[in-house]
Amino acid sequence: DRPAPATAGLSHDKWEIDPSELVLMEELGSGQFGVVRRAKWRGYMDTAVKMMKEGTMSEDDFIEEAKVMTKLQHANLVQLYGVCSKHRPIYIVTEYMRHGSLLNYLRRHEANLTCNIGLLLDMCIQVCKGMAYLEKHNYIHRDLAARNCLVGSENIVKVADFGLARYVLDDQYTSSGGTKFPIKWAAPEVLNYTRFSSKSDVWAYGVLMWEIFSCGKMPYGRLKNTEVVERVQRGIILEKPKACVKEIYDIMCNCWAQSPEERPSFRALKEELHIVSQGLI
Ligand SMILES: CCC(=O)Nc1cccc(Nc2nc(Nc3ccc(OCCOC)cc3)ncc2F)c1
Repeated sequence: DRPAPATAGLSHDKWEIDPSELVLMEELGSGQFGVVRRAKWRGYMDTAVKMMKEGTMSEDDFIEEAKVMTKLQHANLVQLYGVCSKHRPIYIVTEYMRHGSLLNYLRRHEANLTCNIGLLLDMCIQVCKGMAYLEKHNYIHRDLAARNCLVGSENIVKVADFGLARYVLDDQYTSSGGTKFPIKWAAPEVLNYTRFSSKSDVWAYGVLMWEIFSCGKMPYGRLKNTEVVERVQRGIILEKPKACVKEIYDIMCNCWAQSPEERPSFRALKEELHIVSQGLI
């Protein structure tokens, strides 16, 4: 089939996409970073274009990193096709996922998901495969959560926005004291020393598993960030979701070991989840 934009782009820098080849369509969402719209590339390829509001990201550093990110290719990663960096705002052009964020998908389909433990586990396994690929390439996500995963056709789930957190300028997002910092997905060493690693991604993955088996509930309910930090530091962990069997909850709990070394790698998690999924049949 036809090549993805990045490889087929006419410009010499293959991560640079010519904006004249994009036809912008409906808005998919917006946030502090700007607006995301669906776009057709060269009239046939569905893409998602994130139009970065000026001042929200350190753009030159990101454009440099985009060269690396376009090389990260896996069935469970939302593919970065390239960037349009010759104008402002810059565009980040990625693969389009037709069902939107995993968080909204879980909330919208709660009814027929709670009874389908096999499908929930399959979503966990797909995210784990994408994360095992990043781990193998020594690439840390830094903001893994259901809101940053996307759903395509046939319940395909992919990890999005890996590594992007490094380029956010709003320090309410980046510093663990900030009001927008994702405290509820942060490992103790991230809360205390902002020490990110693939093992802090594993902690966040445990919370993501909890989100999946809770069909999109907010972890720790309406507890304030300070109360969550206090609990996490005292080793109090999230309770078992109703729709979750003990074997699966045990795997989540392994992801919440206080010391990063005690947490399993994504590679090990993939094996454990596969064994549990075999046992379910
Ligand atoms: C962190 C905030 C952030 O990025 N937010 C954010 C918002 C919107 C879209 C994206 N990104 C992508 N979206 C899609 N598909 C998509 C499809 C439907 C949809 O339905 C919205 C209305 O539902 C009734 C939303 C998204 N494919 C690739 C993306 F990359 C990221």
